[in-house]
Amino acid sequence: MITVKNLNKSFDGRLVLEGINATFEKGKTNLIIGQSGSGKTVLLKCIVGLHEVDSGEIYYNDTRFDNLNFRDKKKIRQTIGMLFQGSALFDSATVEENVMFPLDMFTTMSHEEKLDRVNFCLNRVNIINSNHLYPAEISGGMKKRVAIARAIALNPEFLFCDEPNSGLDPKTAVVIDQLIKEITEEFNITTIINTHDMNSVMGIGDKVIFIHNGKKWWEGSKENILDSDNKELNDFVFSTELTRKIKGL
Ligand SMILES: Nc1ncnc2c1ncn2[C@@H]1O[C@H](COP(=O)(O)OP(=O)(O)OP(=O)(O)O)[C@@H](O)[C@H]1O
Repeated sequence: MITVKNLNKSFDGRLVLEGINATFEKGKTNLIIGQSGSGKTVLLKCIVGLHEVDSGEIYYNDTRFDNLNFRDKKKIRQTIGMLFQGSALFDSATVEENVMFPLDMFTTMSHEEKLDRVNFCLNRVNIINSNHLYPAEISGGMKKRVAIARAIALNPEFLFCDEPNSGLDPKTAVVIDQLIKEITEEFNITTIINTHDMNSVMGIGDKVIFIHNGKKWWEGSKENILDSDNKELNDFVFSTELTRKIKGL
């Protein structure tokens, strides 16, 4: 579980996150949603420690994270898997080498042990017989799967995904969402997903946090969204003709 208490963050005197209180639950897909510029990425970066916060507290389980020194933050970071926008695979490395990278960096496992782990992770995301292919030789959906395999290589307790569906067709996007949800439940991971994608919200939104102008404006589950009368949330979520029909607007 990750807990954020009364978090404030500004840049050059301009407050971009104000008084954020939120809990991200273990074994669940926790979604951060909001308009472009609302503060989702800054929030995620504060949680990972890529931005210093002005004030407030961030806890990984019971450990306060924001005031740890560099070395202790690094220890927590080793329990985090990251899935970046656009997969961020190393183009000059094979699928196998990409997934092995965090094991090379952070473990003292033997080559055979690392290979076993790589194959386990690749199998889990249904990538078979592709170890020696390069990213340029596989589809966008496969790249995402490889990136997920790499993100779970170190058996993370926490998984952060920034726009995991960007650049994917809607059908592939659903498959990737479901894979993230399955992995989250299977390995009991605290997963935080930053997304614009309303299909994701309605598909895997176990817990949804809506950020509006740097403030937490609403929280609930995907089911609660259908019943919510929060105007800004409804304007954001039900902004297309199709979604307005689903809501009955
Ligand atoms: N390093 C920075 N320096 C100054 N301002 C920043 C910095 N990073 C973000 N901001 C500002 O903080 C605000 C929130 O940005 P953020 O990237 O979190 O939005 P977002 O909700 O993730 O948007 P998008 O969905 O488009 O990625 C914006 O006004 C942005 O310009």
